[in-house]
Amino acid sequence: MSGTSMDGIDVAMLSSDGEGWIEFGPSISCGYSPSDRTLLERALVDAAQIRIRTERLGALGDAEAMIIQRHVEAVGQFLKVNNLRPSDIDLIGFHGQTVLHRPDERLTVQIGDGHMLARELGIDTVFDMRAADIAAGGQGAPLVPVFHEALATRLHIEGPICFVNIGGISNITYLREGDPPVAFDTGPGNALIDQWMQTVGGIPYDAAGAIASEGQVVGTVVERYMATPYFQKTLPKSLDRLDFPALDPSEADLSDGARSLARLTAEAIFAGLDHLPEPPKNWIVCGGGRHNRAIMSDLRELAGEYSASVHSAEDVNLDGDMMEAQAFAYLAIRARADLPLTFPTTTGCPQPMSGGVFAPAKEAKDA
Ligand SMILES: Nc1ncnc2c1ncn2[C@@H]1O[C@H](COP(=O)(O)OP(=O)(O)OP(=O)(O)O)[C@@H](O)[C@H]1O
Ligand SMILES: CC(=O)N[C@H]1[C@@H]2OC[C@@H](O2)[C@@H](O)[C@@H]1O[C@H](C)C(=O)O
Repeated sequence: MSGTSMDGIDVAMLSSDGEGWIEFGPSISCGYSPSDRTLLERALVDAAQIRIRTERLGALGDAEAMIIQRHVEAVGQFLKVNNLRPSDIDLIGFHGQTVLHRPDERLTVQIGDGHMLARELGIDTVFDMRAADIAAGGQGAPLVPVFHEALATRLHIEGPICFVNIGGISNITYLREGDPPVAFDTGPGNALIDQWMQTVGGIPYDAAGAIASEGQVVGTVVERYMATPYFQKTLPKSLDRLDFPALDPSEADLSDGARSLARLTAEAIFAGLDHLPEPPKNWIVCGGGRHNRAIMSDLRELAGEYSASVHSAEDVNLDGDMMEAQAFAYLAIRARADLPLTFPTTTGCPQPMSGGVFAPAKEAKDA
């Protein structure tokens, strides 16, 4: 899994029947180099011109080759450190790098050819897991909810439960017993904060939210972002990485800007309550944003208004950094079993749908 933040690739192993039985294995993270990131940034600019999802304009061809090469290296490294052979792995779930997501135009593009990955590694692979959903009129995102639902059954905490993933963008999965999962992208996660830290602070991100913790919330900044029509939009809904404009450096100093954007992330998550049948009792936070103490303290303050509790994934024995990578392994297993990946209440697809493209290692080798 390489998410939207372009920090690198997470590799996680799990064993599962694609339903309630899940056993976690080891995991590793492999960072992209600065030149990989530069290439990806160029590819993201060129991706804005894509009209047909197979088009690979400008830097996209080189970026796609780089993505496969880095995933081959990441899996190779994972096998090596865990003393495993390719034949020990039944299946890879490969997300690819999202370079464009425009569900209203039925267009979502994840670069990375799964057939090539299967061939290079000699391991069966499932990839392109958003395509079938979006072709059927769904949002193509979020896909992780079915995994959150399986995890919730192991937790034994009072529902309704809400999983929050704070990556580049934030998304939630709401789980109430007896109901299908409700899920959507809530708004900005870390992407605006990272952009702010890079342009104004010259550092990649606000480690632990230390800079934000020195600042004050600029109310007008948060209010302006919260007036964006996306928050009123009914479900289903999902976001592209740059759907929210960067904060202008004239509007705040470094720490106030970081503080305001952390507040925005938390308020945007709670604005999601308008789309839920009742407030959750317990929130479980995963993704890099849970390391930002300004975001976490704002979430706790907002949850307190509903007498709800906020837990970091680790508080409930889950791995908040690896959950997405684990989810794509789980989704790949479900895809092979023809089980649904998406639901009308998660992506707005017309009926529960399976998905993914199967790339068999052997056929790919013979090709
Ligand atoms: N120690 C930390 N302190 C503060 N923020 C952190 C820390 N570690 C990671 N982050 C934030 O989390 C981001 C990465 O989060 P994550 O890996 O969940 O995103 P992603 O998986 O790439 O994105 P997405 O979930 O949107 O696909 C970093 O860019 C940074 O903003
Ligand atoms: C199109 C796309 O890649 N969307 C990502 C992105 O990152 C977070 C959020 O936006 C979520 O909708 C999705 O990823 C997670 C893994 C998902 O599909 O559940």
